[in-house]
This record gives sequence, structure tokens and C-alpha cells, in this order.
Amino acid sequence: MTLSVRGVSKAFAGRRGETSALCPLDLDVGEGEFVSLVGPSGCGKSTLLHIVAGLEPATTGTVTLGGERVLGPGAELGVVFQQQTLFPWLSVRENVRFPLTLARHRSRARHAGPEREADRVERLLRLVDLWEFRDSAPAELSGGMQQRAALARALAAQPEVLLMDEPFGALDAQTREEMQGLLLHVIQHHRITTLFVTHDVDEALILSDRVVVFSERPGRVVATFDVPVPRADRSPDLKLDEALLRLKRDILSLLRGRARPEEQRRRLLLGLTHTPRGEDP
Ligand SMILES: Nc1ncnc2c1ncn2[C@@H]1O[C@H](COP(=O)(O)OP(=O)(O)OP(=O)(O)O)[C@@H](O)[C@H]1O
Repeated sequence: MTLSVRGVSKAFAGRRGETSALCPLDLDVGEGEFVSLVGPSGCGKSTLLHIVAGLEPATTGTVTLGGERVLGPGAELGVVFQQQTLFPWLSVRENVRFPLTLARHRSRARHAGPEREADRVERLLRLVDLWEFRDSAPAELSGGMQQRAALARALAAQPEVLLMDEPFGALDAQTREEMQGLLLHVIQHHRITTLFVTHDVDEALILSDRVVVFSERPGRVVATFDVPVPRADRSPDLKLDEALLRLKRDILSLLRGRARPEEQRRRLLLGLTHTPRGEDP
């Protein structure tokens, strides 16, 4: 299913007047394509994702999925956010089953599909390596396990579009790499149209067909980079690939040119971006 953003802008009304979060922007994600958004903190990436998910109205413009206008949250979308969003009172298995129950109640036969609900839940829990923890409560899982459960839940209703907002942002480096490997496995086997927000340029390059760079707030698209690596050849080890290193350098220099100095310093301190060897930050 194609995703199309046309002339979408957002202004928030606040105590100190209006905050313009997004300039009118256009963005397309083709059927089965994986597109990442990177940009300075506060440039409106999450706001755009919320608008695409139908969780936040746009001030101007329209979002369409498969040609149909998005007017609110829909079952064709799977969403994974950085914060833990599992229902704490349900077990891991019940969390993953939840979208299927919801789809059944909305009698969305298309989403029920031929596979039995219980079989699908088991397949997904095995895919994310949580079958053993199926009866645990979310609070009993580590952060990485909770995000694996959140990914399984997002995939349960067989969404045609996946929206992910820094899903691995709170994880340690090793768990993050494992999650990237898992997501690569998922997208190599199911070509789901995906819009992915991250601060990590390596992560964007490893996972994406295309990386879209935003300006600082109010966000607009300043550049788009195609990633010239076939899906089948992708892995977290690609960080050292020559072509990707060149792309990374280009993206970082764009971000450094556009990010505010204090934000650049914060990111460098946090290790969110890396300075290519021989260059000053
Ligand atoms: N509900 C809201 N009310 C008022 N202002 C908001 C609201 N949500 C976001 N904003 C403002 O809109 C701007 C964009 O925020 P957003 O969270 O989309 O940025 P971001 O690029 O995702 O940031 P980060 O990378 O730090 O997560 C910020 O200035 C933020 O303060």
C-alpha cells in the first residue's frame, strides 16, 4: 500500500502563541518501501508520524494510504513507539493477540485471514523469540523484550503500513543491534510499507531503501538519499560498507549544517552522531 503526504503542515497553539512544527511538505513511500526520517531534535518527525497514523490532525494538507484519505487511526497501520506501549494488565500473548480481537470485533475479515488467531500469535511470538515468555506480564520483560513484543503486536493484524518512531531509541547498543537484525529479517520476508523515525544515521542506512533528511523546526525535507544495497545483503555489519560510509558522511554534514550548535554538542556527547575521522564536529 502506498503512503502519500501532500502539503502537510502543523502548527500547535500553546501558551506562548503558535509553534510551527512542520512546513507544508510532500513525501511518498512506495508499496513495500522502507523510508527513514532523520533530522534535528524537535524538527517535527514525530508530529508527522502522528499525523500519518491519524492520531493528530494536520493543519493543512492530506495523507492518503492506498489512495484513501487518513481521517483517524485504522487497522491497516501498525505502530511502534519508543515508549513502552504494551498494556500492563495483559500478558505478552494477550498483548499480541489484542489487535486481532479488535479486528474481529470490527469484523475486519480481511485482517483475520486464513491463519488461526492462536497460530498467528504463536508464529509472531516465536519470530521475536518470546514464546517462552508468552504468559509473562510486560513489567517482567527487559526493554528490548518489550520492544520485541510491541513489534509482534504491531505485525499481528497484518498491517499494510508500519510506522515506527525511534522504536530502539531507549535500548543499549547491543540490544539495539539485535533489534535491527530482527527488523531486517521481518522486512526481508514481509514487504511492508514502512516509515521509520530515528536519530541514528547508521540505523537509517542499514534498514532503509531511502533516507529523508529534515531541516530544523519547522521541519521540511532538505534531501533524500537512496541506499544502494539490496535488501538481501543487509545486516547490522553494513555500517562499515564504503558506500554507506560515504552516504553517512553526506547526511551528517547536512545535519551538522542545519542542527543548532547546542543540539550538535548534545548529540555528540550522547554518541548519537559520530564525527567522520579527520573532521571537526
Ligand atoms: N502536543 C503538542 N503541543 C505543542 N507543541 C508540540 C506538541 N507536540 C510537539 N510539539 C512541538 O512541535 C515541535 C516538533 O516536535 P516533534 O516531537 O514532532 O519533534 P521530533 O523531530 O520528533 O523531535 P525529537 O527528535 O526530539 O523526538 C517541537 O517544537 C515540539 O515542542
